[in-house]
Amino acid sequence: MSSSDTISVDNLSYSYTPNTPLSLADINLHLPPGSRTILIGANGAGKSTLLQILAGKRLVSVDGADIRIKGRDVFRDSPPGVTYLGTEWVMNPVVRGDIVVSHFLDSVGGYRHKERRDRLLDILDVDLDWHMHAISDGERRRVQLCFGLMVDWDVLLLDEVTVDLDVLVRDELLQFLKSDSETRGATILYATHIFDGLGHFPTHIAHMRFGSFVTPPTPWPFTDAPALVTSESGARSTLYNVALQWLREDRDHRRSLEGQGDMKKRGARRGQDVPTDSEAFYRK
Ligand SMILES: Nc1ncnc2c1ncn2[C@@H]1O[C@H](COP(=O)(O)OP(=O)(O)OP(=O)(O)O)[C@@H](O)[C@H]1O
Repeated sequence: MSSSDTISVDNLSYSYTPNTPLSLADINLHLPPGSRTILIGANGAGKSTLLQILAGKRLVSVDGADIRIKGRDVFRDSPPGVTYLGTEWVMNPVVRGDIVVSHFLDSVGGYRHKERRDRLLDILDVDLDWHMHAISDGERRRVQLCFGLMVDWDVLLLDEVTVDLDVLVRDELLQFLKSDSETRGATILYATHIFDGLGHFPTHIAHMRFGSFVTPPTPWPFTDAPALVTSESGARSTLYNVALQWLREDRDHRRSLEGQGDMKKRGARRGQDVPTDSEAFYRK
């Protein structure tokens, strides 16, 4: 670990309830300032859990775990400048009420960040006259992003909040986030299942499986892993191809465990019967 890491996690293991399998198992993560890391992993790999813990939303009481952002303990000394945006926000009844977008943004201090707010309104194509109860899920998501991003952040934790944006808005938003991170040295950790058009965004990519890193954050594009630099067709790998390959390996690994009668991972999840965030999102 380097003291200059913006995000620093050591020895983090976590389960939602006592005596249930670990949702995160011995996570160690060190991300430098200005890095933009994409978290890749199958449903249930632990991406949301990790992001929520970093955002201070889930208290970790495990001895020996050290979870810091900008050198500050995320639970005991919560660091300023951390923005977390997750999928659950749009489900909140408050943001589905009959409130006009301009009032909503002002009520959370939008007038103090007018320049960034107006830039985001333009990128996200948000109409200040919309009523929050009478807009689509994608439009509500655009309001959420404007609300969350208009305050300057040093660390941005994004949990699949671009899933329901149209391609144009998503593309412009990613360009904005990339240039914002380059200009201000801000750090982004982003869990997503959509890799199209994302290849130029990350500085690092990482692969999670069963609550652990199979590939820790690694500089992207790859330069020293021939198996991943070229795809089967001989073409240079895209982020999409790498994600496909990793997810195939995850599925093969899981099936092989099942074949050996080791149902620990899947069986335990079924026993808990708790949907992951994306399962809940798509069931909505
Ligand atoms: N509230 C909860 N209570 C108990 N277990 C949970 C809860 N939320 C998630 N889990 C379990 O923790 C594990 C990791 O889930 P998590 O939501 O972090 O995965 P994920 O990688 O974000 O998945 P997805 O891509 O589907 O969003 C899964 O086995 C899941 O069933």
